[in-house]
Amino acid sequence: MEPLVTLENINKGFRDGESFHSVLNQVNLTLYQGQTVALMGPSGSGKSTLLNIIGGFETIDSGELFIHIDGQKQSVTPWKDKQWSQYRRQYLGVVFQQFNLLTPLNVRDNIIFSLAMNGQKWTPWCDELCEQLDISSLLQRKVENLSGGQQQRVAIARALAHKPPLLLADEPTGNLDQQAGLQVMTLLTSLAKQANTCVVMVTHSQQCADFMQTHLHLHGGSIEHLRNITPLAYE
Ligand SMILES: Nc1ncnc2c1ncn2[C@@H]1O[C@H](COP(=O)(O)OP(=O)(O)OP(=O)(O)O)[C@@H](O)[C@H]1O
Repeated sequence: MEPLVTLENINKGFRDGESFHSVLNQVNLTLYQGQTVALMGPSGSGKSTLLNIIGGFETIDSGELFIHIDGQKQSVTPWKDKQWSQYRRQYLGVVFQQFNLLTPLNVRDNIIFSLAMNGQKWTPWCDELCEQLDISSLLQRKVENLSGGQQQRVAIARALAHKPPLLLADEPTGNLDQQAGLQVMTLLTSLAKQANTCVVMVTHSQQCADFMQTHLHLHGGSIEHLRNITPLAYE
């Protein structure tokens, strides 16, 4: 399995007035192509912070973050805005609890907009995505008129339309009822597998976590591997 992202001895904290609040303490982690990871832990343990660091949305205090590009392990330390935006465009899909869709646009244009950001056009994979997510009949509908479950399925289509190697999902089922949440998880994991996308998902739900091969628990600034089935062993 090819590595995608490596975190080595990452430390991160936040200043709060005079005091400093440490969140991540010497965190080491490698993410692999096609791996599915549930990131769990108590509220405030740093799950979103870790996700944001992997996405380059948050800086680190010390340690080193590496991205593996074409088999080369590259440190992001010298990266400027240009490299970061290139990485985000080509490498990343994101799905958040708040769907962050462009509400005045219709479903199709939301997906096209995201593809255009990545310099890509609509492909047969996009038709396949919409078909499997059961949103093909909604393509001309404005997203603001859709239900929560429908909007989350559009958000997944948008995030996977360019087949990113890495999908970051922060409580993607947090706004959905249990049935819609489980449906979204089933689709998300099935589609990620078809695209060989690594998924890192923050969740408080054990039921959602059970869809993922690897379970990580953040506690006291450290990561504990609760379940670690390698992608190959999972097949
Ligand atoms: N920009 C920021 N400035 C100051 N403190 C921050 C900032 N971002 C996060 N924190 C703090 O860092 C800690 C970890 O926050 P984070 O959002 O990563 O936790 P979490 O595990 O995702 O929590 P939850 O499960 O409640 O969403 C919290 O104490 C939070 O208050």
